[in-house]
Amino acid sequence: MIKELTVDLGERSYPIYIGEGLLENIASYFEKHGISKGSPLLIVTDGQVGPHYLEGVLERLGTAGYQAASYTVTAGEKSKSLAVLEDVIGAALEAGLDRKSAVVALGGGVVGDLAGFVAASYMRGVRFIQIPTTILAHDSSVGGKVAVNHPLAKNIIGAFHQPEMVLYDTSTLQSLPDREVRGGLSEMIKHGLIWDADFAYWCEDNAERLVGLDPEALQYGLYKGCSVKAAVVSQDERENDLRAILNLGHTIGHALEAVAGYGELTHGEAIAIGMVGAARLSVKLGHPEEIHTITKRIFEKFGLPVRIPAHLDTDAIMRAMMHDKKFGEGRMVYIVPVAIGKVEINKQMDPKLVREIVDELKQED
Ligand SMILES: NC(=O)c1ccc[n+]([C@@H]2O[C@H](COP(=O)([O-])OP(=O)(O)OC[C@H]3O[C@@H](n4cnc5c(N)ncnc54)[C@H](O)[C@@H]3O)[C@@H](O)[C@H]2O)c1
Ligand SMILES: O=C(O)C(=O)C[C@@H](O)[C@H](O)[C@H](O)COP(=O)(O)O
Ligand SMILES: [Zn+2]
Repeated sequence: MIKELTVDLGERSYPIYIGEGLLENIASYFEKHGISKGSPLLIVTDGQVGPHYLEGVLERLGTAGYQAASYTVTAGEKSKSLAVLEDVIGAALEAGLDRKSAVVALGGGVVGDLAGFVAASYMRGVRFIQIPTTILAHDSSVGGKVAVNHPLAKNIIGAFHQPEMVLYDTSTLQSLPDREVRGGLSEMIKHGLIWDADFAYWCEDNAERLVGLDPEALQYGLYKGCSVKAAVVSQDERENDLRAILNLGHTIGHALEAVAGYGELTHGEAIAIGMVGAARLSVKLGHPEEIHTITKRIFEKFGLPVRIPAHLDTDAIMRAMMHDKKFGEGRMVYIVPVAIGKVEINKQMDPKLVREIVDELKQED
């Protein structure tokens, strides 16, 4: 059965469809949402996803009368760069995309963020469709944050550009490597930790089913995760306030990704460490010890890292953290858990405390 949700953003509202095998009917979803057959489409994918799913997508769209070109980037975080952005825009020009065209992301968060920024910037903005193929992308495909990285800072060149729809065919997840399964579940757990304690404990109790890609558990977990994301984004599309809670674990996490070298730690791994760090910080600020013990226990149950690799330099991590987009007016803004399922936005965090946490996370036992 296909589950459906709406991201409620007035005239920019859009549906998220989640279910097994829905790509078999991709053309009917495109038709339902008025995607033009008169202008070319560009499907952006990567070198690992393409061999599994691109041909089927092109064939089904072609049979229905769509003119679909494709462009395949190298798999991995390094493709979220200005250089690759230029390559994809070149492919869009060569395929003849015009203002009525749509850019389609077929892949994980890397392809989604990159293709989304192409859609946001090509001819100052064209339509965008998300076809997520990773568990992590239940987060990245919803909410319209699109970006590429700079060597010094994650996601620093980007835009807000909402998709027209999210087509989540959960059968694509069966080909995911185990490391990507676990990393993707990190964002699912995050959605529980920030918003819904019962869901966080449900994730913990169902860790084996989720890691084992049990279809029923996956569909439920993705639906719940997307529901949290959609609820938050609907209330604060451009991160004026509430949306910042989706950044739990990302202050440390993004810094680790940049300092380790993009792709060394997956995004999901980096933010798992970051969420354990945020929980430690919470305890230092006087909140109950169990926030840390439970958070750490959950990530360990999923085989996710809970320590900063010892070779990463604390000064470099602290410098990278200062590029965090939440910070402003000289203040460090930090998402701090105050209970399982509840966080607060601390708008005046002491960087010295955060430095202590970074050092402790290198020795975490
Ligand atoms: N825009 C947002 O709101 C948002 C939210 C969360 C994360 N992100 C970004 O998302 C990125 C991480 O996304 P990701 O974890 O999906 O990484 P990814 O896109 O690199 O995918 C992970 C790996 O799995 C492979 N893969 C993808 N789907 C597959 C499939 N079905 N079968 C086999 N292999 C498959 C990819 O080729 C890649 O090697 C980061 O850049 C992160 O910053 C963005
Ligand atoms: O959608 C959001 O808002 C998030 O913060 C979701 C995060 O999981 C995601 O990694 C996002 O790309 C981070 O955004 P950034 O603004 O910190 O770059
Ligand atoms: Zn994230």
